[in-house]
Amino acid sequence: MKEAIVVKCGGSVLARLSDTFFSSLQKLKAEHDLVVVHGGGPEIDEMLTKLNIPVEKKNGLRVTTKDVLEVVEMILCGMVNKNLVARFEKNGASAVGLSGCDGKLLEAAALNEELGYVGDVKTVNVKLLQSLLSQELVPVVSPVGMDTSGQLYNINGDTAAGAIASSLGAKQLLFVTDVPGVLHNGELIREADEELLSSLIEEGVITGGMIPKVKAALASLQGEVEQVIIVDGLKGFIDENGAIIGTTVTKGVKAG
Ligand SMILES: Nc1ncnc2c1ncn2[C@@H]1O[C@H](COP(=O)(O)OP(=O)(O)O)[C@@H](O)[C@H]1O
Ligand SMILES: CC(=O)N[C@@H](CCC(=O)OP(=O)(O)O)C(=O)O
Repeated sequence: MKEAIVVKCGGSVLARLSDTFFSSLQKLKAEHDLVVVHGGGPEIDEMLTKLNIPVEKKNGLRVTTKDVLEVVEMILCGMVNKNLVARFEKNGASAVGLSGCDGKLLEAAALNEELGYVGDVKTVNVKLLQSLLSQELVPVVSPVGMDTSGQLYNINGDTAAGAIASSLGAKQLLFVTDVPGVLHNGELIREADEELLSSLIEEGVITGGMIPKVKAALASLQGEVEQVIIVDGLKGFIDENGAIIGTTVTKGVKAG
């Protein structure tokens, strides 16, 4: 087996992923086993609004009632997952779309009562992923998990990607979003560390959806993951020398 890389594609960019982005992924796939996890927050918001169901979030996490959970399931496991599988096929990679409920891929438990059916990942079925990877297939995972009683949970995509990367023993985790990485005064920060990122959150430079992403990045570096890179899905993210362009956080490496 090749070394695994987990790639999380954010909902902010899913509908706008460029062909050059997929070319960059194909370059990675030549040398690594790719596991893709997707979000779909904006797509869920849109459907909830159409259905007149209130959109409520606490610290970046969606308050998930029974009605909201049904919409999350429909959008993440259905539309978003299948559209992404189709984009992979169109770009020359065979992909298998599955949710965390399939084959106990993501065994989940409630995170806290306040958020309703929001889950945290307890275990990852690594063998299932490995069996797909051994057939040169790209697993495309929607972050909906299940507990042992069959109750479904809505899991934040960044959290699910971090848990999968840690369980698989992936050295690298990529967060694909709609900006080139962490920006400060419009400039891309190429190398960052925990101290820098924490102070940028405190100063209000890092806000909104970038906060859970940065936190998930730092949390995954506590485990086996050695490098997290935040990259742009609107463009290619590999330069002419084969280096990944974005904001890189490397375990044990001080920025600057
Ligand atoms: N300092 C920052 N640098 C870059 N993006 C930031 C920063 N602070 C906040 N953001 C916002 O974070 C967004 C990405 O988070 P989010 O929309 O949740 O992404 P995704 O859906 O891809 O997971 C960017 O579009 C940007 O508006
Ligand atoms: C618990 C929770 O908040 N789950 C997220 C799952 C989708 C997601 O993570 O989407 P992005 O990657 O596009 O943000 C949600 O319901 O929006």
